[in-house]
Amino acid sequence: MTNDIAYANRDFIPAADDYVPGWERAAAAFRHAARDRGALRTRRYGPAERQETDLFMPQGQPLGCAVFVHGGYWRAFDKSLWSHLAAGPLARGWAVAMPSYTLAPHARIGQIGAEIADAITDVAEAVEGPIALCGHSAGGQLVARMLCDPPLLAPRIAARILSCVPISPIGDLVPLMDTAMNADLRIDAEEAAAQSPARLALGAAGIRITVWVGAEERPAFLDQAAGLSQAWAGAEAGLRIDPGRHHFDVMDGLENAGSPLVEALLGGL
Ligand SMILES: N[C@@H](CC(=O)c1ccccc1NC=O)C(=O)O
Repeated sequence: MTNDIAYANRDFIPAADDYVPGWERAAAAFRHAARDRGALRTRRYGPAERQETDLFMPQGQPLGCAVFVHGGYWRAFDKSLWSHLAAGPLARGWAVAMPSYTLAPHARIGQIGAEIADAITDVAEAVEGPIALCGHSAGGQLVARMLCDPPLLAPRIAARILSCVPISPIGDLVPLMDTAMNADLRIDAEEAAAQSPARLALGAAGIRITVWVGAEERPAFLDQAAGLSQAWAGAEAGLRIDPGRHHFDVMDGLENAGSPLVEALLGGL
């Protein structure tokens, strides 16, 4: 369909097929080490099979809770592929929550957003203090949607969100209506209007927002990132175009406590 190639990542990334096995290895090693030192708790936030969150705990009392929502066009992967990305915020003394969620076609994007809101509400009860949201690609749409009207989070939870970094987000769902994957996603005009962060008003004020994208990404992703930061210009949403990064390595900075990406998420908090 018209936009299939514009939103294909794998076909334009060198050695693209090496990334998933690499993530599997890194995530499993990190997760097992965290479990061995008693720093991993798995929490259930609802009755459906995938409604579970891995919560990685730092040494000592957490400064707050960072949440990472994974991507895969809302229809692939789960929390277990990304555990290593908790390393940066954890080393800075933050807890890190990584939820799984029901995938399309079993859930539509609006329902997945409601699941993420439930997951955030659950970890907000487990960890005191500020909340910092980040998510990659489809996960960028999901975390950005948490800031929009109509709200998905109760005011007492929303008030604790201090920062949000959508990484290579899909801010506007409309172009995805012209892709083959929409057979699974079932985005229609109504859902695109209700779930596209770039088409919604920001509900909360005072949240530090940085839209992050790799300079080597597909033009559609550079456009999506610029469009979201422009739509949210009133909130001074920053746009950071990370040199040399593409869709499969743009989030790697989360592994490093001192990276510009972790600084955008947690700096000063
Ligand atoms: N099959 C997709 C995969 C993809 O785009 C992707 C892979 C990992 C994490 C996020 C992704 N994209 C958006 O959610 C592609 O490579 O085009």
